[in-house]
Amino acid sequence: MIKDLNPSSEYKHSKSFFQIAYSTMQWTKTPIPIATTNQIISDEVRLINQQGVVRSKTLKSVENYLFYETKQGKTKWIDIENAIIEVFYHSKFGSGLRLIRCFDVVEIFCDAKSWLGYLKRFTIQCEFNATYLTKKKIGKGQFSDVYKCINKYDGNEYAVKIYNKQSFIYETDRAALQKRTSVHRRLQSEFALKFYEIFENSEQVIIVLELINGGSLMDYIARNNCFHEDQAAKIIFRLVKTISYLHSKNIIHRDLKPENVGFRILDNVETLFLIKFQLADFYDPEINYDQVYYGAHGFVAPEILLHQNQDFKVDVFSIGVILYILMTGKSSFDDTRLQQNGEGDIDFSSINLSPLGLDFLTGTFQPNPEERYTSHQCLNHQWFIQEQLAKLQQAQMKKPILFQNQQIARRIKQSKTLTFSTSSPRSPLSIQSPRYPDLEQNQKSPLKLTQYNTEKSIGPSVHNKDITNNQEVQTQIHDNNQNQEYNNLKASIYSQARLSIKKTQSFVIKSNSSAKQLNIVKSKQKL
Ligand SMILES: Nc1ncnc2c1ncn2[C@@H]1O[C@H](COP(=O)(O)OP(=O)(O)OP(=O)(O)O)[C@@H](O)[C@H]1O
Repeated sequence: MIKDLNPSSEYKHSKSFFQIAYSTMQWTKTPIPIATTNQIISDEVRLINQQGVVRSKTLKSVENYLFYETKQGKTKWIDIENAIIEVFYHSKFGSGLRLIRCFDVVEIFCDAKSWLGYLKRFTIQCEFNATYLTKKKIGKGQFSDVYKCINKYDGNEYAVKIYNKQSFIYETDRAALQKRTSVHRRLQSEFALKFYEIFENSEQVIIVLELINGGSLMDYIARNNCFHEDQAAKIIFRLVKTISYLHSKNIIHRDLKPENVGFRILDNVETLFLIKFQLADFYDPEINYDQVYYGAHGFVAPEILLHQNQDFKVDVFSIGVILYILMTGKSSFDDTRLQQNGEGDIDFSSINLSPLGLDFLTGTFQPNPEERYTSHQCLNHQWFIQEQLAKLQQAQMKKPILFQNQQIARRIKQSKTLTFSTSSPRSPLSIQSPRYPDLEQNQKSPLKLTQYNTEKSIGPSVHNKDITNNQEVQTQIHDNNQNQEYNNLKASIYSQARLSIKKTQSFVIKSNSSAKQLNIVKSKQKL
């Protein structure tokens, strides 16, 4: 059903479905268009220049940018978003990654498996069948057929959306898919459906996503109909957190409604997350959005219907609509009151909320966006005092274990650059991160920085002898469930190290956005 391509032959001098126009991918010295202080991946690699000369470089990556410093101290970078990517092997230089965009090809000899694991979110691969087995159909979208699939290497289930290129008749539809992909691949958090990778062949575009197992908020509302105020506050608090996360990434959702919100675990409010980003966009204050008409009537903010300028606060209004539904079992602008949506005229008579709850609701429902709460104000609203206290208590309980040593805590806060670890991104920690086939057995790269031996030495199945052999253990956590994963890993390392270490050891637990260091001190008596 799904045809794979041979990228180096079939994609040379052509462009991916995700590229609207032909564009170049050449190393440039102009200022790099992204802050390079956070979330950097860094590794020693070899690059080939246009004359075919191989040079050693410290290659770094932030999101879709690869960059390195020249001998003159200048930064050279390329944008690899939507480039075709393939792993190849060179008899002299070992494993490498080839990036192809139109007429440009960039080859990098590196720890290909690790780099591919990081770059796959931003690039396009061609061999879906090598990694996944497609199972039963689970849905049909406007443009896509949705299947369950299994990753052959980690055995986990994923959802795969298959788009037939032919069904995109209008350029605007293709641009819309490109935009939402661009937004979604940048969201790496517990608050958003996980976006794993994209494949493309001559007929199809294939997007691998997290499988939604817990249904949608719409199903949840339908099952419960009406909610108590404390239940509603829990749901809304989590929703506010998801939207605050989006806004912190400079993204507006613009289509917040119960069917676009899901649960990782059925009915578990703590696992609520955003599952669709059809109308989401990067917010640009320079743009006047008054002609942009988006969203579902009955959920959108009045300024959208009135063709006035809009910003992040359109999402806050939609949170108000969802709260109204939770408390009354009906929309604030149902069929009989749809007209009132434009005026933001709410009927509060059937709402039964405490004064704080009512204050929150009226603050989100302000027709004038200037007077409406921001998502940040929502997050800090007194109505959520219970939820905020609960989080604070959890954090305090964890604190003594997390940071016994204040110096370590300071160092961890300062640490920003992430280097590739000896363990691959498909470490046992990233159980939801699809695995990749190992490179051919005989492809032993002389350039491989390290062996993958520490991958086994972390996680629940850690062996004592592995830990004693390593002064420093590093891994990567692909999603932003960092604290949870960090705690699990830390507990595992602690329990193993207590039995085995001979002297003080340092462990670095890394994620996409932070690195946390954990020192385990072997006391003279016992740990
Ligand atoms: N990640 C997923 N996990 C489980 N089921 C999914 C997932 N994504 C989609 N589905 C199923 O497929 C159906 C259609 O998908 P979706 O609603 O995203 O399509 P759409 O909004 O019309 O978008 P598209 O333009 O991508 O086709 C959904 O109603 C749902 O049943």
